[in-house]
Amino acid sequence: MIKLERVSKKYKNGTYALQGVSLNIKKGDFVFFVGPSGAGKSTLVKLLLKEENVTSGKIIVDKKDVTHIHNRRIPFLRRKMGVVFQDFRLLPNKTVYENVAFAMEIIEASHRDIRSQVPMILSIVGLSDKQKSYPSQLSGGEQQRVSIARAIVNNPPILIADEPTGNLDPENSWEIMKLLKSINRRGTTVIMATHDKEIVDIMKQRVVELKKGRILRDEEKGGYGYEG
Ligand SMILES: Nc1ncnc2c1ncn2[C@@H]1O[C@H](COP(=O)(O)OP(=O)(O)OP(=O)(O)O)[C@@H](O)[C@H]1O
Repeated sequence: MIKLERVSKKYKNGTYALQGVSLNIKKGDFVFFVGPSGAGKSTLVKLLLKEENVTSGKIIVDKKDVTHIHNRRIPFLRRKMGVVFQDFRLLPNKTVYENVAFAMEIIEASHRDIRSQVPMILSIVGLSDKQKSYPSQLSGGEQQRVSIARAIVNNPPILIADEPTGNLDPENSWEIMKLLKSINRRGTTVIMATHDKEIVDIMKQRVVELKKGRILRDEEKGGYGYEG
């Protein structure tokens, strides 16, 4: 599903955020990216989303080489990837329903599809009774569930979550993890960058540990593996 071949990323100021990273993520995998601050996790996520370009190496998504695709092709690549961030990034002036519907409007889905799909997804994330609420009226855990609903409403094969539990208490974090795992069980490939040791240790999924821009470890059913 996603293949990285000797990917390096050097930022304009000379920082090497990634060096020679090779990785193969198969359809249906659940992968944690872990590592200390500055290890390169967010950079890896940005390269996958084409928010940044590689300095060298190759990125293949869904059998297509996307390393040097043209800017106008990027929206099509992003349709394959739902994204969830630590800070939710919901539109404050739109209701829960409208936030999720907006993701479908962008890809020009029909009104009919929107009217059937949005309530269905909101029921999957357990927010059927909050459709008319605004983000400011929701708890952090609920806001994150809206952002997950938005990320999966167009059925992307890949879901990328960058520190999705970073702003949540343990109880809400576990609700989010249950949701991500259930989405993964339905066949979606899930990639999650995290600092949450307890979650990684308990979930026992594949763990890719980065340090100073290199892969230190890639372990099936791994644990967090380092302190800090
Ligand atoms: N836009 C940028 N310009 C220059 N250097 C950057 C930029 N973004 C990140 N870096 C540097 O690249 C390295 C990797 O950063 P990155 O944000 O990918 O790490 P991270 O593992 O996600 O860290 P954290 O856990 O703190 O989010 C760091 O040394 C960082 O300072």
